[in-house]
Amino acid sequence: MTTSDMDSSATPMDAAVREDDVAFRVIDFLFVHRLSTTPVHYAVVHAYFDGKHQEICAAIDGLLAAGKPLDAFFVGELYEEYLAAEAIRRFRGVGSDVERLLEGLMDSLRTADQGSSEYQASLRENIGKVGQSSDALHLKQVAQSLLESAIKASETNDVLKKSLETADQEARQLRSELEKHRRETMTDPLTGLLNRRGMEVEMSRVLGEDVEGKATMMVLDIDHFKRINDTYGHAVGDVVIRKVAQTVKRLIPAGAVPVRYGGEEFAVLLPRSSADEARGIAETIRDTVEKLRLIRRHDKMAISQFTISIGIAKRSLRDDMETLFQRADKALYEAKSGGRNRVMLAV
Ligand SMILES: Nc1nc2c(ncn2[C@@H]2O[C@H](COP(=O)(O)OP(=O)(O)OP(=O)(O)O)[C@@H](O)[C@H]2O)c(=O)[nH]1
Repeated sequence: MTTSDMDSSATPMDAAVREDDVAFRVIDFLFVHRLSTTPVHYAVVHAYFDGKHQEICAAIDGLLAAGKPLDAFFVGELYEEYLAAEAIRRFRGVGSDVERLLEGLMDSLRTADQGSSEYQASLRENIGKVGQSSDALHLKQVAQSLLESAIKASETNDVLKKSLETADQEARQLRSELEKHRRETMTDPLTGLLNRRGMEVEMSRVLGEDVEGKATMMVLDIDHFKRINDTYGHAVGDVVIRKVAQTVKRLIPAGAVPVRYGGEEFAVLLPRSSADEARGIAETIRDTVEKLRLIRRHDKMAISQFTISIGIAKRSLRDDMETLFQRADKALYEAKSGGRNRVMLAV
């Protein structure tokens, strides 16, 4: 893959033709590598062909040169690592919006403070004059001056009140935007579960609160998933991943943390489940997945039954997220080597 540089004398028409050409190559590439045409896959492969992201080109070239398959998860990781930077730039934009908001607010406060000092000075001066005078005309002028100062102070207050209301509205909007970005960077777009980054954040948080060591980790993997992809195509593979994710989400207790941390690999942290309860939940998930029946929409072809294997580890207080995960993953490996479609508990 070489970077095709833009010709500075190219016309808009040339650019459009070139863009079409890249689009065709992207679609072709996705097809050859059996990747579904999701926005994330498209964005990464587009970046590969337009050559503007050297790191993406190098990573994909390196993988292909090593003869390894380019799978959806690898592409997703590239997206996270290089293109999600766009989201970070948006974050920075939100940061400067906050600065602008605060600056505006400080200006309004300074103006209000100045107005209030002027009002106090005028009050003091005029009250002094009232004490010194018994002339009705003079007293009327003093009253007039006091009234004007009061009106001015009240107008300044109105401006400040409006600024505060606007700032409050903008702050709410910024907060919800920040929350949206935060959720996006921690969510797997295919299943809506947490991604690997979300796993780090959420599982560490839950384990931090688990001072008595009551948590249990479950690691799940779809059996012979490559066969599903090879037989029915990646789009069906994606549907299978989504169905498993939905089943897991539906059958775990409230407070559990489900994650898609790899292509067809999931983990669930159960904060308060004993090993026996976790085994019961795992068996229900395994059994439900085994009974799922999917029909391919366009040709009504029945997708053959698929299964999952599950490894479980009960947390000991020595375990951090990594060691707990490793023990559950080892139990998963035993479930796989023991014949798949089963649940194994780590000793
Ligand atoms: N459709 C689809 N496939 C994916 C995705 N991510 C990874 N894969 C594929 O998942 C497959 C994983 O296969 P393997 O790791 O060999 O495991 P397996 O076939 O499930 O076999 P066992 O785990 O040993 O039962 C590979 O073919 C990947 O290309 C994805 O997001 N969508």
